[in-house]
Amino acid sequence: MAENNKGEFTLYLPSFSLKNKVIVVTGAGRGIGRAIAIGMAEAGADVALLARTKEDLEETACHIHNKGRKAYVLPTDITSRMEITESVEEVIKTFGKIDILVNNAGMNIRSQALEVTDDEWQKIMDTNLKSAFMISQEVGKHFKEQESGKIITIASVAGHVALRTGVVYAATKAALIQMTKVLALEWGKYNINVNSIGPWYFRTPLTESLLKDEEYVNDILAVTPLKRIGELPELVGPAVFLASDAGNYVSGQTLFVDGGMKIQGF
Ligand SMILES: NC(=O)C1=CN([C@@H]2O[C@H](COP(=O)(O)OP(=O)(O)OC[C@H]3O[C@@H](n4cnc5c(N)ncnc54)[C@H](O)[C@@H]3O)[C@@H](O)[C@H]2O)C=CC1
Ligand SMILES: C[C@H](O)[C@@H]1OC(=O)[C@H](O)[C@@H]1O
Repeated sequence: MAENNKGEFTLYLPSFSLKNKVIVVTGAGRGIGRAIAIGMAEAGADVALLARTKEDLEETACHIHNKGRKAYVLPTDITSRMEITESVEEVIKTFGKIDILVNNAGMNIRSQALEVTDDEWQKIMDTNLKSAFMISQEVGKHFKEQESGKIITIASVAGHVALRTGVVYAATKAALIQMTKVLALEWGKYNINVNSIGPWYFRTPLTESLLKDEEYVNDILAVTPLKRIGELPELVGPAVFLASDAGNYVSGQTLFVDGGMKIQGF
């Protein structure tokens, strides 16, 4: 925003550009993570891509290179503190900084509560929650040193309303929403913004099997005021807003991108 010598703003529209920003995206090999990584590159960012499958990451990187931006493929299991630390250090060594972290990687095992095994519990907790906290710690140290940074975590409407898609998954997403608030509180003094996005259904490999079932899709649309499944660019837009200067005074919030589903009552 431009300001004249009288303290009046001559320009009231902040930038939505991510030009020259360095962004780390987890789970960038497919689905929402790939869409956000490419969309942020379209907005001018260079992107470090973290997931387990190198081939998937290289495909995402190819899209980013075609946009004229840099992409750095870093095969990383984000449930491993060692792998996270190595990858974060590698990004800083390569790009000199990190401006934004997108905690996207996640998974679900849709078991009924009485059928959840200890292994299932641990896998979902490690992948969705512990990983996001560990990488937020590692990147947060860097943000504190540079006195700036943004964290955007992909939670879910499942963290706010009760869904039939698994109690453990829901617990991790609710925890991510609360983690967002507490980190925003603790790190605001270091000029670090911490926010979440809460998607409803989007077509990705995670939901592909569910969204092939016409009856299931009808059930989704019945509780979705906009009466349609979201398109991935409609999730990228809110993520770019939070990442850009336009979102600089937003922190501790969860932006639900859900076709109105969260407010659906009867
Ligand atoms: N697709 C949807 O309808 C919704 C998705 N979400 C959330 O959005 C995020 C992305 O979901 P989708 O793109 O649909 O899923 P997806 O299954 O298509 O992609 C998940 C990504 O996370 C990566 N990943 C999983 N475990 C990992 C690990 N241990 N280390 C590194 N990378 C790992 C996968 O390799 C993949 O690239 C997840 O957190 C999910 O819970 C939330 C609400 C709705
Ligand atoms: C909206 C949920 O997050 C959605 O439900 C599922 O079963 C998938 O795991 C998605 O994450």
